[in-house]
Amino acid sequence: MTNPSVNVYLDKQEYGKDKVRLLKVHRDSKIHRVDDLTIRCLLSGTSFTTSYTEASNKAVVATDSIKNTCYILAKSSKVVDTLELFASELGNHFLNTYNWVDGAHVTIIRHRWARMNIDGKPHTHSFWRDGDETRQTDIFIKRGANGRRTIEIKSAIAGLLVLKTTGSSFEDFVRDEYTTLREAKDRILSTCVDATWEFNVPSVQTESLLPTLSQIPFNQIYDSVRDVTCKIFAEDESASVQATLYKMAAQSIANWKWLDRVSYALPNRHFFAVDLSYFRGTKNLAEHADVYQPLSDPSGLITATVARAPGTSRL
Ligand SMILES: O=c1[nH]c(=O)c2[nH]c(=O)[nH]c2[nH]1
Repeated sequence: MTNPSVNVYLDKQEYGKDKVRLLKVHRDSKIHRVDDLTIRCLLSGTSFTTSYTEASNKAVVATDSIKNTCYILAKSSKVVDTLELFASELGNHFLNTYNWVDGAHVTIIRHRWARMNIDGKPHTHSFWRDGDETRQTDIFIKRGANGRRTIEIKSAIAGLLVLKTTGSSFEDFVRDEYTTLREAKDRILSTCVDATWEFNVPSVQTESLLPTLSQIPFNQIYDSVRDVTCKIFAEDESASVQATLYKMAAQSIANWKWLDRVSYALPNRHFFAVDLSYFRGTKNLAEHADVYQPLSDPSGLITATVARAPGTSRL
C-alpha cells in the first residue's frame, strides 16, 4: 500500500506502443524492395499528467491508435526506406494532430533482408536474412518556442559481428599480482559492434522540419559509418580495442559535417589459444596457435563517445 502522507510528484512520463511490427514492400519498379521494421512510438506532455495522477483518460490517445497510425503513415509515406525521415514524419504527425502532445519519441529498428542471388543474378523479389545486425534510429521531437520544432536524432548499427585473425595485439598493460593474461603480439580480435551517431540538426519552423531533414543524406551516412567501421576494423594494426574504436569514431566525424558525436560499444569477444602441450607436446600457443577456444563469457566491454571539438570546421 502507498502511504498517502508521503509527498510525491510525477517526475517524468512517456507512453505509447512498442514492438509495432511492419513490413513495407516497395513495388515501384520490377525490382522489389522491403523494409522490415519494429517501431516504438512514445508520447509525452504535461496534459498526460492527470492520466497518471487522477485516473483521467481525457487526454490519452490510445496506444492502439498510435499503432494504427504507424500503419497508416507507412502506407502514405514516401520515406519509409530512410528510417530517420520516417521516424520524424511519425513523430511530427503526433505533434501536428494533437496540440497537447509536447514530445514524441520514435525508435525504429530495421531487420535485414538481403536480395537473393539466383544463377549469379540478383533476384527481383526474393530475400534472405543475412544476420541479426540491425539498423536503428531514435528521434525525439518536441515543440519549441514560436512555432518551432526541435529534434534530436541518433542512429545506430547494432549487432554487427566481426572477427579478424591477425593485425591485433595487446601489450604493455599493467602487470601486477592480479595479472595472469599474457602479452599478445598477434591475437584474434572479434567484437559485436554497436555504433551510434548523433546528428546536429538546427531547430526549425514547424513547416520546414521535414524539408530541412530531407537535405541530410541519412542512408549514405549509415552506409558510410558501416564501411568505415569495417575498413578500420580490418586494416588497423590494432594496439587495443580502445585505440581502434577511437579511429573509427573520429573518421566518421571527419567524413560528415552532420555528425558531432559518435559512440561505440565494443565487447571484446575473447578467443584463447588452447594449450595442447598435454598431447605429445603439441605446440599451439603464441606463434604456433591455430586452434582457439571462443569464450562466450565473460567478455571485455570497451565503450566511448568521440565528439567534434567546438569551433572545428565542418568540411
Ligand atoms: O583491447 C583490449 N583492451 C583491454 O582493455 C583489454 N583487457 C584485456 O584483458 N584484454 C584487452 N584487450
